[in-house]
Amino acid sequence: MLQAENLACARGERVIFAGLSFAVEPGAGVLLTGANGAGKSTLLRLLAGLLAPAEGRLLWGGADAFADRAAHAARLRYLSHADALKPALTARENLGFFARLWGGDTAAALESLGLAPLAELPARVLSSGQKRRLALARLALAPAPLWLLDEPTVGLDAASVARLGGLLATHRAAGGMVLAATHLPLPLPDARELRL
Ligand SMILES: Nc1ncnc2c1ncn2[C@@H]1O[C@H](COP(=O)(O)OP(=O)(O)OP(=O)(O)O)[C@@H](O)[C@H]1O
Repeated sequence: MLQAENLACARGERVIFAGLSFAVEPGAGVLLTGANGAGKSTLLRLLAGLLAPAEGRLLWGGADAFADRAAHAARLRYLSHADALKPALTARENLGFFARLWGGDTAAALESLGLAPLAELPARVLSSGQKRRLALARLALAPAPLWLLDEPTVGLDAASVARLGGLLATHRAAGGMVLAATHLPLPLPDARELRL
């Protein structure tokens, strides 16, 4: 169980949000919504341990999630707006880098997002939607309980959204949690909305 207690976050001199408390149970989906600038990406970065809260606590299984930063990093997958691809490496090599970090089957992960035919192309020649699919294919490598996804479906065609929906469903069925910031429809049935 992930629990946020009274979280506040400031960027520069400005408080972006404060007094934010919520809990996410195993298998749950949470949609982070709100206007541009409301703090959705900021909250995901905070949950990923990339920004420190100005106030409040994040608990994992009842204990301070940040007490052991390496353990927290190991339990999550964070996909930001940026696809974080090396342009000169092929799709297979880009994904292989993460497979060496986390484990998992690169070929199966490529296949899960329909990328097998593009596996040997350098990432720089992929279209924006194909790059997004390659970033998302990381989710299909080794399991991690907490998925933090920032606008995961931007640029995706309908078939790729459906493939992502399959990954999300499998992850949640195994007890995984999903928090996703989005302005677009996302195949996350029975998700709770957290409006910032
Ligand atoms: N590095 C930074 N320094 C100062 N302010 C920042 C910084 N990064 C973001 N902000 C501000 O924090 C606020 C929240 O930004 P954030 O990206 O979290 O919004 P968002 O809800 O994800 O927006 P969008 O829907 O446009 O993606 C914005 O007002 C933004 O200008």
